[in-house]
Amino acid sequence: MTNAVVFHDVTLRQGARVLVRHVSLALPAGAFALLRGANGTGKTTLLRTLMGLHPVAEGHITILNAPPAQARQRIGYLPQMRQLPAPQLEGRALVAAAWRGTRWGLPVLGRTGRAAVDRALRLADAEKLARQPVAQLSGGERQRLALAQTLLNQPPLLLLDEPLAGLDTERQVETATLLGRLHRESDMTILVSVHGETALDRFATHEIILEGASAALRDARI
Ligand SMILES: Nc1ncnc2c1ncn2[C@@H]1O[C@H](COP(=O)(O)OP(=O)(O)OP(=O)(O)O)[C@@H](O)[C@H]1O
Repeated sequence: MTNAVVFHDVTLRQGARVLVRHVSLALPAGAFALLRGANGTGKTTLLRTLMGLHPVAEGHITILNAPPAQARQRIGYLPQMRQLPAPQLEGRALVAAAWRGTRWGLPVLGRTGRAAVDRALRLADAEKLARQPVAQLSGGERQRLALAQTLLNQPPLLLLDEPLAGLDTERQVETATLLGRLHRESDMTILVSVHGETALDRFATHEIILEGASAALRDARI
């Protein structure tokens, strides 16, 4: 696979508003891309579209060589509103709850599942949070657990919706460094929505700029 995400003459609408008009672009597999745009330009809607949660009005999208709804199982998606459910759970149980698409209740994990949870907690730098009740964690700590959840099933593609929002500067740098390391040490394609300059900028290989119903992909290292 050479491209992780391909737009073929795509138009996206939200109600009567056109967010993106006749856009074609191809994001190479293995990229660390920033999705940039001011408030309300359609970053969240675009990420939801990639997950198959919002319809394409015209054209089509190929993601991991499949239509979005078929690729969804292979995508790690971190939505913007992250009020973690079940605050009484400990961090580890919360992460485990995402094991292989578990929908209801807590899965009983075998050795493979337990190793996967350990790995995800380690990658997200959340090992110290494993035994703490989620209700007692800060916003930044909860976010690390949410990131561990998205990493649990080793997805080839990560979609992160404004993961730096609401964090203080130090935590923003920590999160950006963590994501930069994840990208360097894996084959994952990572697409992260941001607005303005961020601590993520220095790790980006590509940028998708959303502006006035157009979306342009550019190489961020040039
Ligand atoms: N469910 C909805 N119904 C109608 N309009 C919506 C809905 N969700 C979003 N919109 C509108 O669609 C546009 C794009 O919203 P979206 O949340 O995708 O933008 P965004 O770039 O992620 O914004 P932000 O940076 O503020 O999170 C906005 O004008 C918004 O008001």
